[in-house]
Amino acid sequence: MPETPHLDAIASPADLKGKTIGELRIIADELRAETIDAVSQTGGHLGSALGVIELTVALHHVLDTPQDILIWDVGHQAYPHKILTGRRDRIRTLRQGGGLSGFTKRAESEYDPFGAAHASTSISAALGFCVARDQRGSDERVVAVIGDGSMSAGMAYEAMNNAEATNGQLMVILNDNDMSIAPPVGGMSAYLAKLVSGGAYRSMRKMGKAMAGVLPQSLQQAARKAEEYARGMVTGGTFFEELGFYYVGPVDGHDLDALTPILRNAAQITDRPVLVHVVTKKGKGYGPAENSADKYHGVVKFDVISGAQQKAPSNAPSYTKVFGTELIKRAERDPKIVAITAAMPSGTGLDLFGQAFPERTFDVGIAEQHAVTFAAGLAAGGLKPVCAIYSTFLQRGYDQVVHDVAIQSLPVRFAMDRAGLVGADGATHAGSFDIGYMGALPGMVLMAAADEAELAAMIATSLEIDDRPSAFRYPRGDGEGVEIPELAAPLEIGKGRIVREGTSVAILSLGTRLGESLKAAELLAARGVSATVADARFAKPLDEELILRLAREHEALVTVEEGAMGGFGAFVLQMLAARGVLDGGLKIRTLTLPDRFQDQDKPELMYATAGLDARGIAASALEALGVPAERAARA
Ligand SMILES: Cc1ncc(C[n+]2csc(CCOP(=O)(O)OP(=O)(O)O)c2C)c(N)n1
Ligand SMILES: CC(=O)[C@@H](O)[C@H](O)COP(=O)(O)O
Ligand SMILES: [Mg+2]
Repeated sequence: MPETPHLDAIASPADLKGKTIGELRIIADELRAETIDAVSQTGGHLGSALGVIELTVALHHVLDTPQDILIWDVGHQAYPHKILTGRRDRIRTLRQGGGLSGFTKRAESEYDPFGAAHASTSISAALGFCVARDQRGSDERVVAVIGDGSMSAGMAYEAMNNAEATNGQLMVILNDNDMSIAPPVGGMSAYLAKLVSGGAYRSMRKMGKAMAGVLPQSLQQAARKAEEYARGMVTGGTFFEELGFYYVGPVDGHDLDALTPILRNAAQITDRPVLVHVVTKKGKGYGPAENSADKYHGVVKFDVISGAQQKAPSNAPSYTKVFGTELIKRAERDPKIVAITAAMPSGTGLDLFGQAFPERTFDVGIAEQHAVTFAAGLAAGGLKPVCAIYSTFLQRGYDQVVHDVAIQSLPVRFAMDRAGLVGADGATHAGSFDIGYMGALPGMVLMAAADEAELAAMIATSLEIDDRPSAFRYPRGDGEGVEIPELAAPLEIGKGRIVREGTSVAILSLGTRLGESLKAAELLAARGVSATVADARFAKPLDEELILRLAREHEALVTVEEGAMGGFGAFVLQMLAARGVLDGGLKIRTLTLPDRFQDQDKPELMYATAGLDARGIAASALEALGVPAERAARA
C-alpha cells in the first residue's frame, strides 16, 4: 500500500477546506497512488478515475458536499470521489460481492445524490435537482460532470435544451479527455478538439487568477462580470452559448492552480447555466495506463509496477469474439452486411469486424437510440445491418426497436451481447430484460445461444431472415469450449432440440444455462428421477410442438432462462394456458432471475442465489414433483 500521510488526514471533503493549492496537489498525488493500488487489487475502471483526480479534489475543495449536489455521469470515474467521501476503508471491495459498487449509488452514500452507470444522464438529473431547489427556495449548488464520450448521446442535448427550466445556478463540467472507451467519434468530438486547439488553454493559469478577481461578491454583478469573462476568454464555445450556457474554458483539468479558482467562481454564476470545459488525460499519472491504447478504461487485477493485467486463462473464445469472427466470415460472402456499434467496438467484438471492413462498420458513439433507427434506415435502404448492442444498453433504444424496426418489419439483426448477469458491473449492466422486451414484439425472431456453436448458427439464421427483425442473445465471458463448424448452418426458425431424453421431468432451457440444466439432470438421476433436457433456442417463435410434447410426456416441466420474469417462462406458460394444457394439472415451474436488482458479485454466485445453477434447477424439479422441501433443498 502506498504511503499517504496527507490523504490519511482527509476523513471527509470538509477536511479539504482551507488547504493551500500546494497541499491539495500533494493530496491529489496520494489519491492517485491510492486509486491505482486499490484498483490493482479489485480491477475496475481505472483510466477514467485517474483522469479526474485533480478535478475531484478541486470540486470537493470548492463545493460543500453533500449539501451541494455533485453528479458524476456514468459514475465509472468516481473511485477517487468515493475515497474522499468516507468510503476509503472499503475501497478495496470495489465491484466485489458485498462491496462498494463500481458506480455512484444513492444507497451507498449521501455523497452520491444520483446513481448512474449508463451514460449521459447527469445533466437531466442535475436539472431536476436545480428545479427542486428553486421550488424549495434553497441555495445549494448543483454540478454535473460529464465526459466527452457521453456528450454524444441525445439525452445530454435534451437536457441542455431544457436547462432554462432552472432560473438558478447549474454547472456542467465537460470532462474532455478525447476518449470514450475507444477514441471518440463524430462532429461533437471534432468540435471539442477545435475548441481545445484554440490556444487559450495555454494561458489558463493566468486566466484562473484573472477570473478570481473578476467576479465581485454580489450575485448580480457576478453574473454580469461572468458574462464578460466568458466572452473574453473563450476560444469558441458558441454552440454551448447558443444553447443558453456560459462557456468557460478550455481549462487544464490537472492544474489545480487554474482549476480551483475557475470552479469556485463558475459555481457562483446564477443567472444562467455554465459549462466549464475541462481538458484531462485519461489514465493520467500512471505510465501503463497513459501508454495503452484503451488508457486502462477497464482492467482486471494488475501488477502496479509493471501494469501487467492478470487475465484469467481460458479454454474457449469469448462469445464476443465468436460473434466478431463469425460475422466477418459471413460478410466476406455477403457485401450487404454492415455492422453498427454504439461506442463499444471492442466490447462487442466489432473492432475485429472494423479492421476487416472499415467501410462497413459504423461506430455511432454513445447513441443507442440513433444506432437502432440508423440500422432501420440501412435495412430500408437495402443493406443487411447487424446492430451489436449490450442487452442493457439496448433498453435505451427500445422505442426505436418498436417504432422504427418492428412496426415496419425491417430486417435489422440485433446482436445482444452481455445477456444475463455480468458480474462486477452489477444491476445496471445486467442483461435481464431483453427476452421480455424483445419477445413482446410482434414479428420478432428471438434466439438465445446455449454455446458458441449455436451462436454461430444463430448469426447465420439471423442473416437469412430478410422480412422481419431478429435478435440473438449471448452472455459476457468465455464459451463452453465446443467446436464451431467452419461455416455454421442456419437453424430452422422456431425449432428447439432435445439434448437428453428422460421420463419424469422436462427441463427446458433457453440460453447458456443448458450446461447447468444437464448437470441438474445428473443430480436428479442420482435421486432416481429421470429428466429430459431440451434446448429451446427460440423464445419467439416458440417451438410449440416440442413444448407440447414435453408437457404431454412428463409429470413436470421446468423452464430455465438467464433473464427476468416476464420472459421465456411467461411465454411458455401463456402458450400452454392458451392450449388448455394447464387445465390438465401439468406441474410447471418457470425459473428466472429474481424480482429484485442483484448487486455485483461473481456471476456464478449470483445465478446460484437466483436458483439458476444445477442445484437450484434440480431442487425446483424435485419440488415440482412433490419431493418434500428439505429433501429437495439438498438436491
Ligand atoms: C448508454 C451507455 N452506453 C454505453 C456505455 C458504455 N460506456 C461506459 S463509459 C463509456 C465511455 C464514456 O466516455 P466518457 O464519457 O468520455 O468518459 P471517459 O471514459 O472518457 O472518462 C462507454 C461507452 C454506457 N455506460 N452507457
Ligand atoms: C462503464 C461501462 O459501462 C463499461 O465500461 C462497462 O463496464 C463495460 O463492460 P464490459 O467489461 O462487459 O465490456
Ligand atoms: Mg472521455
